[in-house]
Amino acid sequence: MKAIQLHYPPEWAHCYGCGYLNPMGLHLQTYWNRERKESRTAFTPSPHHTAIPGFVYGGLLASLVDCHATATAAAAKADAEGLDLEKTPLRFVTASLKVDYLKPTPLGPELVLVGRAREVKGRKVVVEAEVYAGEALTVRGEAVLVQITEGFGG
Ligand SMILES: CCCCCCCCCC(=O)SCCNC(=O)CCNC(=O)[C@H](O)C(C)(C)COP(=O)(O)OP(=O)(O)OC[C@H]1O[C@@H](n2cnc3c(N)ncnc32)[C@H](O)[C@@H]1OP(=O)(O)O
Repeated sequence: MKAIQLHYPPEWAHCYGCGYLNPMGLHLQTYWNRERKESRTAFTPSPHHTAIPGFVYGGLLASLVDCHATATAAAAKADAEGLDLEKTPLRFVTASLKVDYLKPTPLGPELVLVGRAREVKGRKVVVEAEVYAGEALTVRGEAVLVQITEGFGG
């Protein structure tokens, strides 16, 4: 299965969190499960992602939620409308991002993010995401993603 971010054409692939063309980026790769209507990604923070020794920096966790939500929005919208992202890449940007840090996230283990679309309406998708360190749910996020059809920031 191909990661959702790998469907982005090159001009959209420079994002710090998930762009495959950003050499300094996190290169997050999100996968969509059509049966479960759920997205997943995994990321293992490095020692320089420290907040307090032994624990992951919250800004990194927000970045993971952000880019996982963006890709989840594209997949959920494509799924809802029967589109093939290979032929019709969809471009979503973050309008709003809320992150709840439920407990400290240990630095070391691989983190798994799970995403679901709570609402797909017009150009807007609302995504809920959870971050797990092993069995522990440490972060819950919610993002509003808006599809842009032309240039960004114009
Ligand atoms: C680029 C593709 C490759 C992947 C890149 C991954 C990116 C990773 C995530 C990012 O870091 S993106 C960078 C950070 N985000 C930005 O800089 C976005 C800056 N904001 C904008 O450009 C505009 O505000 C935006 C495109 C998000 C919305 O402006 P529009 O004029 O297109 O939206 P509009 O006002 O028509 O609203 C569309 C819907 O979104 C809703 N909406 C807009 N802004 C909202 C907001 N802030 N909070 C909640 N909902 C919001 C709005 O209510 C409405 O919902 P309804 O249809 O239900 O009425």
